[in-house]
Amino acid sequence: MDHPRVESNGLIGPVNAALTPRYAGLGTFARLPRIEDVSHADVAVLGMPFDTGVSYRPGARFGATHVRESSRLLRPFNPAQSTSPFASVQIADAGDVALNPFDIGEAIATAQRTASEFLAGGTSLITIGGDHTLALPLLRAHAEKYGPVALLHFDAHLDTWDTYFGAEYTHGTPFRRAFEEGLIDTDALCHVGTRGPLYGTQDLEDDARFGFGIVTSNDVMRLGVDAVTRLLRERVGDRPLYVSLDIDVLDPAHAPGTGTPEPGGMTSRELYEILRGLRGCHLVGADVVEVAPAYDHAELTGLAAAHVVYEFMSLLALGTGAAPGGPAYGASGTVYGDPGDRR
Ligand SMILES: N=C(N)NCCCC(=O)O
Ligand SMILES: [Zn+2]
Ligand SMILES: [Zn+2]
Repeated sequence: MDHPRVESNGLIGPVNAALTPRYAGLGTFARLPRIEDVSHADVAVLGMPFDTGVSYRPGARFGATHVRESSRLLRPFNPAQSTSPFASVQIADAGDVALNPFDIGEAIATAQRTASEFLAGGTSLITIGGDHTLALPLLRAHAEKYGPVALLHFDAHLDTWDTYFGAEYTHGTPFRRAFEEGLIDTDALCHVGTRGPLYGTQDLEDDARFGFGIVTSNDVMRLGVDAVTRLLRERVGDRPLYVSLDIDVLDPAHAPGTGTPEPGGMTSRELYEILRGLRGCHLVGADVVEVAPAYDHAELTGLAAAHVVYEFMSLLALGTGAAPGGPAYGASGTVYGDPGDRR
């Protein structure tokens, strides 16, 4: 069956929703072309089904497929950023990486090698996990290309713990390993959305020693998203920036489908506005991890994650300078008013 696509400037866009119903056809992310169908992708969405590193509920191995299925309703124009990401740069779905579920070391090596190949070919990555173990090989690949990167880590958890059952490579430990390996710029690190009980005060002492700042979910509530965005922008400056986003950063009311849920999190509205406020930062790559569809309801978590990916796409498209201007939703009350000093 023929599925007509939205095309512009020689770029191949998503299947045209006015001609082929959104619920029909094979489910690439946002119904974008497969990477095999384009000569070059500036940005690729890459699935990494893998959850051998989890410490509690399993199931994130099904996350990438779920987020793709939840992305069918996305539309081409993002009015919050006044950009049409699919018409600005070539974005494609690169499918899933085959990661060995029985050998974490091999899976990490495969994830790193695959990511490095895309980056070497000039394709930026937005990765859909999979559990948070994957942040380590992804940071290795980005540091190989850009040097130690600034890191904004959206998560309920610190993920700078040392070991579980003596295991070094788990979803609770990627950022300690990244620090030890010199993959991250210790002047430009911040957790965002942190909350919930810890094992002890040593967790915070270690984390501070690695150079992380912490913006808790309560800070987001008290300071507000614009102030938080300003803090984050100051912290990362114009350094190459990697964003790692664990969907459990959202309150379980907004994203129940995850393996280690923590009550008291931020809303999806707050999260998207903070991400949009990173416009102008030098984003080089991003991941969305820990979507575990077995615990989801009504696609809440899949939808929340699909929109995170869409905001990452918008940021990467804007980062190229290729994005056309135009009207945008205003920051403070008016519909097409002054976008405010954030933009
Ligand atoms: N969801 C991630 N990435 N990590 C959670 C680890 C929490 C724990 O087992 O104590
Ligand atoms: Zn987490
Ligand atoms: Zn995490």
